[in-house]
Amino acid sequence: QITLLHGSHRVGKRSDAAMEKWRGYGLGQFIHWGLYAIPGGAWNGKQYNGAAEWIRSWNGIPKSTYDSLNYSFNPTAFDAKAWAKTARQMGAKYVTFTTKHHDGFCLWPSKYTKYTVKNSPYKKDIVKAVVDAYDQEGIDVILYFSVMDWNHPDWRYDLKTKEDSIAFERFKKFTRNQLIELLTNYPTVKGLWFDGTWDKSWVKQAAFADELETEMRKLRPGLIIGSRFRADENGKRHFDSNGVLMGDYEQGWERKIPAKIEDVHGNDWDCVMTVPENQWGYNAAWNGHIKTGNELIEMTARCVSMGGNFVLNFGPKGDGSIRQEEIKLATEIGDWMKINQEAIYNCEYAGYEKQDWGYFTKKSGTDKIYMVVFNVPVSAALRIKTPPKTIIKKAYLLADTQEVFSPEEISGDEYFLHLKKREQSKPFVIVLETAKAEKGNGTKYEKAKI
Ligand SMILES: COc1ccc([C@H]2[C@H](O)[C@H](O)[C@H](C)N2C)cc1
Repeated sequence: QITLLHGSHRVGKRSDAAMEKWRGYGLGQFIHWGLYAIPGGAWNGKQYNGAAEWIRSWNGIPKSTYDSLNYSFNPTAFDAKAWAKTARQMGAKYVTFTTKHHDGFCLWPSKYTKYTVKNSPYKKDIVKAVVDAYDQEGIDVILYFSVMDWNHPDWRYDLKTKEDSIAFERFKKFTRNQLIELLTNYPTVKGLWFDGTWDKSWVKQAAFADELETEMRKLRPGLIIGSRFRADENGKRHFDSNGVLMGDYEQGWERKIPAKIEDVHGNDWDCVMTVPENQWGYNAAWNGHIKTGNELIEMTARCVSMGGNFVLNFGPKGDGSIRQEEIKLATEIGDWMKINQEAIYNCEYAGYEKQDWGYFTKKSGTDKIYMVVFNVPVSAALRIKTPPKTIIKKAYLLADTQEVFSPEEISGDEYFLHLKKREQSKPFVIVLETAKAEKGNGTKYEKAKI
């Protein structure tokens, strides 16, 4: 343990109500929208394969021409209420929305720069429209904010000269002003999702970022900020120099999911995921593998089974409409969630040994276990290895509670659930109502030995 002034200020999970609610979301929506949605991954008729929201940074793209896209931003099909309905239909409990991505274009009328939606044909406050629409649907809002800002003259990648430092001091004030502005304009938002914080210039600002995080938390008690906002005074990010998680949850799972429970180190975490391999902003040409509804349902169950949230990204088009492929996925996931949401919302790591057929989740604060089944074995027997002293009182299909199972005990704390032969086209959930055994270890097997 080394002494740190600007490391993590908390060990272990937050236990307040705001974080408990966040922990129980299970499924969220990410929305990447901005000027990059206008070119949609193409420029002068040439389609590029990189992440479309990074097009300004690619070779051959005239930066000043890109920067002038604010004068053509007029999303006539933008309808925040329709977006929120799609999210509700999918079963998302929260949305993370890009207020400003790396290109610096602000989707709210910030007082601190001209590079905002106010100076576009559209004019209106998009962040407000999204916050209000999602609030009305009962879906919590988290604001995505990129510290790195390619448009701002005082942004620096590193601080090499005195001039750099003078400019960056102005940039730090600008960043603080925008963050206080967002938290003031949109007081109902539950958190901030930071990005663009890996460059040396920002990593060197441990004290400033620490103070700013403290100021934001004071302004908005309960505010949720992940591990990506700030580095400690040794430049350590996500985990400080003592290996303690920075911020309220681990934000490192970008387009990847932990392989096993040990990899989450007992922390809260979210996984943010794209539908194609790597497109956050709208790209007209989706190439490579496009994830299916079943794949995304499995990722959701996998994240929840290890105590995390799964956040699926949508990249609306330049006109503000959501592409058909994403609507279709939201509908498919939503149809499944309507039947099985009990196994996802307010659930956590069950402490059961992972089995090949799928994932265990546990309803927080109860002994109710869910088996989210994806791969029925040829034996049609689902193996269950319970923690010691566990009694399985009842086992039944969530979608049809009349379909009851009697677990066959095969050894101490180990059972088979025998499924009737059935065709499985969608994952399904089996509920285990369990209890702690008073004496012994609660299995018939144990009694047999006595
Ligand atoms: C350098 O590699 C990066 C940097 C930033 C990203 C950004 C994406 O544009 C998107 O906003 C994602 C959430 N974020 C990590 C992705 C890859």
